[in-house]
Amino acid sequence: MDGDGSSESPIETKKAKSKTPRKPKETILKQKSPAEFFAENKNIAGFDNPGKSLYTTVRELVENSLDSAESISELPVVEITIEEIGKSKFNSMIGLVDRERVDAALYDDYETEKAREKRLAKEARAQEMQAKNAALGKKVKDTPASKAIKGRGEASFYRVTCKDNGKGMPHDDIPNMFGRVLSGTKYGLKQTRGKFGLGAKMALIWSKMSTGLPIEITSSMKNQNYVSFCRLDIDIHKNIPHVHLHEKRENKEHWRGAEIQVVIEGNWTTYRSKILHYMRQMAVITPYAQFLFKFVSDAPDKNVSIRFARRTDVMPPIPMETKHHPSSVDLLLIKRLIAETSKQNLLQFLQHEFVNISKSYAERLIGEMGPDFGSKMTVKSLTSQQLVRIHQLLRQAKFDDPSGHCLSPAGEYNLRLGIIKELHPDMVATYSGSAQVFEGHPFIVEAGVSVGGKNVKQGLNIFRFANRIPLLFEQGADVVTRTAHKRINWSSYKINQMQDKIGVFVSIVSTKIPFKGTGKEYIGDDITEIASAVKYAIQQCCVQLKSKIVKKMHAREQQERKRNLSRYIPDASGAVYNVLKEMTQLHASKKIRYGDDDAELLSKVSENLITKETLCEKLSKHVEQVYSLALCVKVS
Ligand SMILES: Nc1ncnc2c1ncn2[C@@H]1O[C@H](COP(=O)(O)OP(=O)(O)OP(=O)(O)O)[C@@H](O)[C@H]1O
Repeated sequence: MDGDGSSESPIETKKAKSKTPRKPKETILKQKSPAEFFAENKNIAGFDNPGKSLYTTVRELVENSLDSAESISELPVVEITIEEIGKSKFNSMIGLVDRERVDAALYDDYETEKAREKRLAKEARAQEMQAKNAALGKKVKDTPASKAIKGRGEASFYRVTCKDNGKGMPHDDIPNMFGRVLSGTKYGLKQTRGKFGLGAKMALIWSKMSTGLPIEITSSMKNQNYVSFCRLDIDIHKNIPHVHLHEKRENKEHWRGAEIQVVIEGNWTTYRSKILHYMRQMAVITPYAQFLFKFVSDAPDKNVSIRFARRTDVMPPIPMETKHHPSSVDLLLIKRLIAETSKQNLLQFLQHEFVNISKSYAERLIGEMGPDFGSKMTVKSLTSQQLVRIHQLLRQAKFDDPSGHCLSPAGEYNLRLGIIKELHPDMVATYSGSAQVFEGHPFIVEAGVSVGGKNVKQGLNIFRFANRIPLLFEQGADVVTRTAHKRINWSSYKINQMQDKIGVFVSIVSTKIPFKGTGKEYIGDDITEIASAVKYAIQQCCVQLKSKIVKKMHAREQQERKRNLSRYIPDASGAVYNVLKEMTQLHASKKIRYGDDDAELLSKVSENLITKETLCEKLSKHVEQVYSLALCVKVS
């Protein structure tokens, strides 16, 4: 115990020490380049881990190729190859000499002799249990992969190459297109797969982070007698391209297109099925393209080569660039449009820089803005307050909806073809909605619902597409998944949600896809216009399917009935035979009358000139009648 309470306990000493004010660190203002930001937050662009990075790299390159070919109305031909690079090969590529492990205990996957024995004993027990269960006919679960070999393990490297027949790139633009984050040619108000000017650069940033190797671009444009070759990486801090080699080479074969090659760390084993799903779904939504997908490994049994053949030459129309809808603009955008416009006065500006504002409507809007505004006022001289007033009015005023002419949906024909080609369903129905609008952005929803098919699981199989990109991740919160699971009463369309193999395909196209997150993986459920359009499109498919299903059920019932009746015929005909005999007697006694043809048959029956068997054979063509007759006989 403390005597006078004045002595310092060790704890107090510590506390007192910790209370001594530390010299505050000087606050230093720093800036980050966009490349640095995305390198540090690569998960938001879909580069979460090596496996997902391999998937996203493939996706970004394929989508760039499709955008490029479609922009010149060329039927796309895209070849994508993933080549596995073993550790030794990778080391020799970067000039590193292979080294054997010397201090084994230094490694993350090191296991002591005791731990190894324990693990093996546990595995043996699990195997024994499995064998017992199998012998008893019980369901056998796979034994989980051994946990002993944890650790990060060896990295796997892959060379990803994507070649297309698109429009190629201007020689001088290549370094900036691939070496400057947030630069691209798809920023206009237009339906494109790419939007952010990020995808290809992220693949390069990931290659720089994981292998240190540069990206290689080969490209040639129409009528160019040379091929551009560029090898570059990116200066992350400055967000500028670092060019290793940029030259023009001979183009003897008059080739046109682009080939991008990048070496990255990846994980084929865990993302194989995702990548193949992506390719398959891309083939569904793009049946006018031809894809050749290859995975090449040192172990030939792991090799994959799949050709997704072109099934139609009908390509959706090229999406058109459009102007902004007045209800969709914000203050910043108005300022940007004013800075960029070539129009002098407010009237011309409103009339020409937006869709759905005619001259007379622009005049009415200006009148409504107040006495400070006039048609002839110079648009570039508007004050900040005046801009706010314009913005307020544009948000509140009524405008016609934007038309969907600028959009390029896959088309019902293509969607149906894609579904049939890839899934081979028993039944399919498709629907293409008309253009609608959310927050001033036009959008079109198309849907397909299939029942049955190859490689389709029981229950709901959801296939989502946005601007003709398959969406494979973060399915749960997506508007399509939620609608299909919660807002469609499948049984009312005679579809069994649990047992039938149902394919639900929904494709949404828009000048602005309201993705949640930058990963472009799912569309939120919160935009009512989109949610109800999705529900309506699926319902329309279901209505079509219901009538097909009812017809099919009816035909099946009929067939079943006939099959049962045919079994009944021999008995029934015996009864009929007796009736017929009775009828002849009734006829003879003039109690009933029948026609001459019948008379002939009946007289044969009564004279025993026709046997029961022959009658039975004749009657099998009229099973329905025999059945009803036989029923009458039984009843009477
Ligand atoms: N295969 C290709 N053929 C022609 N141009 C290409 C090709 N790949 C990339 N480009 C050009 O490089 C630019 C940058 O591509 P990047 O993938 O970085 O961004 P993006 O496609 O514009 O947008 P996002 O990040 O949303 O995919 C593209 O806008 C395009 O102009």
